[in-house]
Amino acid sequence: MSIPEERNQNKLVENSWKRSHHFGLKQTDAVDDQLLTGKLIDEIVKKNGMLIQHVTPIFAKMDHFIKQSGQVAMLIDPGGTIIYSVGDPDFSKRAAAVQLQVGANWSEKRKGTNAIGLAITEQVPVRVHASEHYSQKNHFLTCASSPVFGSAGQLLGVINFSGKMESYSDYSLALATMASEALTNQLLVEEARKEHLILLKELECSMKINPMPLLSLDQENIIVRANHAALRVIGKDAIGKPFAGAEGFSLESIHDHRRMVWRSAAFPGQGAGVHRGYTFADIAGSCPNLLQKKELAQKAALTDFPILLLGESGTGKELFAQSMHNASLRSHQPFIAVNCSAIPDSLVESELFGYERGAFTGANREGNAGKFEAANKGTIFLDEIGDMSLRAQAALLRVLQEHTITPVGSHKSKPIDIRIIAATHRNLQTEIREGRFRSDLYYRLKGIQLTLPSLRERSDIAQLAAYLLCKHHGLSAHLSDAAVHKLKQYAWPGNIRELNSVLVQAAFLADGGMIGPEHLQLDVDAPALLETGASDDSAHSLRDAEVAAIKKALVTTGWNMSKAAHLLGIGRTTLYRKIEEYSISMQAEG
Ligand SMILES: Nc1ncnc2c1ncn2[C@@H]1O[C@H](COP(=O)(O)OP(=O)(O)OP(=O)(O)O)[C@@H](O)[C@H]1O
Repeated sequence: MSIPEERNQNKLVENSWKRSHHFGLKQTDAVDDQLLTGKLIDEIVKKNGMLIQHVTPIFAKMDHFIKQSGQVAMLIDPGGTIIYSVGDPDFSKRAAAVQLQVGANWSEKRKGTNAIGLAITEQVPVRVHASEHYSQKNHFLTCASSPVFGSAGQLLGVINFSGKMESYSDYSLALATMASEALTNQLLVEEARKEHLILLKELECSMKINPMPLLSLDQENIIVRANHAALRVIGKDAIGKPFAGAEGFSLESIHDHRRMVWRSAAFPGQGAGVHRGYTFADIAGSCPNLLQKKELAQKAALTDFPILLLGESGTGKELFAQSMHNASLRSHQPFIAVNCSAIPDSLVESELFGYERGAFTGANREGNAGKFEAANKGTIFLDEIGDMSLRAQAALLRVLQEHTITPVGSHKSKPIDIRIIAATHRNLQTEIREGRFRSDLYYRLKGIQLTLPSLRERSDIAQLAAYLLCKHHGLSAHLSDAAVHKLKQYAWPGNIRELNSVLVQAAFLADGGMIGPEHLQLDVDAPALLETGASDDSAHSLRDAEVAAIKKALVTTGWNMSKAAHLLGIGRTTLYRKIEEYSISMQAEG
């Protein structure tokens, strides 16, 4: 920060005098006696605690000069209030007579031309000597002030050196400038240190919930932390032991510029023989209903019974299915998810059971293994089972009864060893009553039935929201009480999937700050309650909610596909597909 030349200093003082006139101040005015005391000054001091903490050692280093020259050194907040002062006791007494003391405000508006007020207005180092002061009462003073800035260039305060006019020294202004620069630099270092710590905390937070195996190692390559997924690969008792490497793992170093903190994270490389998926640790929530289902699922995971997962869309059925697979004895075998509603009826058998070479024209000439064969020895997750056609249901029933599959175009059946987890948002009893679902298949699938609670039935929405925010934004995003209240009032037709995308968008809109209700863009047209089992209505409502969310994201981001996809928590390709599928166009938005 350069000190303005003498000529410019004079100009600054001249302009300040004009402003003082303009404020209606008189040179002969009495000292204004509005001194902040008690709670009021305590609050300002507390607010600027960090500044005071860092300026204290700086002033201590200059103590010799300050006392010898009969001066006082001060720290002033950006509003002009003196918040900290050290120096010559004799001069301090004299200074107090004109309120050059803690609690007094020395902005230009209050005191007319003076070094503190001028440094705040002009944001450059300035000196105001003797009769350059506007108020006659301050003519006995010589003062030098220099501004302190934050990392974004914002004014954080002012350093001021004052003494009797006889103590005038050319060094005062240089010293004030050096002190303010030292303080500015210290604050920058402190901010960088904090950011680094936050980064590490975020890293740890995301590590805990990450389905990818992640490790922290110290300098000696000893494992200091590992998430659940990693422990499954390297063994539960691996913490504290040296990391010997594992198939497909790669290492990345993270350390600060002084190598004070030193970590390495291990990420699985391409093709690692590790299943990437959810585990029970990823199922967040403290709602008793959910915890009961989680406990049951953990027990059931170790058996080979078929599982039927019921619940509205977005309640975590796939999350449960993957967690059960990963906790089962089949966890090192494949987990294959099949969306039964997405397979055209004519292709169900070939998709599920595969086809033989030359089975039909246009098909892969070498034949193709179906989903069941791909999942052999592992788990197959049959999602949206309630949407399967009766023809497909008959074929599935045969597999369940005979434990064999027969590829299309083949006469030979192949034995399969598979664990089945099926899921649907439909009420299968109703489907059976109305002849759309086979009751014999239902009883085969229903080994253990788990109905997952919808979000509006859950008592832990605030906790879940905090978890999801942490997952996406680390520790930086928080919800205000009013925002939590708004979340609790909403019906959540899209359940946790919808909550997720609302939070991603809210964190984006809050721009790193506290998330308030205004950032939560909920679908106002969402019905207050959806009946489980009212399948067609649910499907429509969900579709409407999805369309509304996509439109909102597109408008918010000015049709920037990458940003909109990020807001919605989906990939860009999925977004393009949905825009086409729902015929969403710019014109429709007006
Ligand atoms: N308890 C939970 N904790 C954390 N995340 C959850 C929880 N339940 C669901 N989710 C998240 O919500 C989203 C939807 O979950 P999932 O796909 O498992 O639901 P679903 O019931 O299978 O939905 P659909 O029937 O539409 O396929 C996922 O991103 C999932 O990770």
